[in-house]
Amino acid sequence: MLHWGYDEHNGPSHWKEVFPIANGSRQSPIEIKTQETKYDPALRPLSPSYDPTSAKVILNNGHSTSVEFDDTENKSALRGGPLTGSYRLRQVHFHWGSSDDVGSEHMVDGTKYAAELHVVHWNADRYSSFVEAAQQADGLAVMAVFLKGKQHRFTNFDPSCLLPQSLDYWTYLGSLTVPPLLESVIWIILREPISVCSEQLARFRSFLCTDEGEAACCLLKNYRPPQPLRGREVRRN
Ligand SMILES: Cc1cc(=S)c(O)co1
Ligand SMILES: [Zn+2]
Repeated sequence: MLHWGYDEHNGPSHWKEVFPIANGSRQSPIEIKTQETKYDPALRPLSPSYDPTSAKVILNNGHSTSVEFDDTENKSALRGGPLTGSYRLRQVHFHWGSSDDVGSEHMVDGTKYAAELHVVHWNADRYSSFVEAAQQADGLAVMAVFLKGKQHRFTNFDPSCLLPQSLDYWTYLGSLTVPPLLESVIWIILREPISVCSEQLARFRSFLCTDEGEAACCLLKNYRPPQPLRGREVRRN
């Protein structure tokens, strides 16, 4: 495949041709079967603390739309939850589908949400860069938030924070859901979704996955299907 994407010729079923770890033992996303999750009293509450001045740019990298943050100092980080130490905020991006009934990467009891927000952090206590951390088993922490399609208006939404009311979560060890699919992610999936309307989801689908000058083609979907659990445990707080 030329360059990985989400089309028939270069989508998730082809990624193993260039990234053999696609068939690894801690791949993401997964389907969460809530009845099989195990309560772990040792899990602490999540403690995100983000400084809005660390936001730098918003861009379309052809695979998603993402907001990149200045991670040269510890201004925005995630602590607590299943994590040891603090994980520094690197970027925020979304995964979505070609219609409102699909789009999330993780599934819960057979349900796909309309889209999924990923807040990506790296272990700056132990490693000196995101790229180095991304090669380590405890290098990254990605907080995932489900976006559910909503027909009617939604109220008291505080645009400055994209997190739901409850920070209750599931957690498991996995990987990036895009090539290079590195198995370096501690996944923290908030159990409560946030809401978006159909127009916002349609806006995602209008992003292009082609460069200027190329024939315009929309990034209609950018989610990887669930991968084998391979005996991994999914814990909840
Ligand atoms: C670093 C990174 C993580 C994920 S999950 C993604 O989709 C893209 O980049
Ligand atoms: Zn992602």
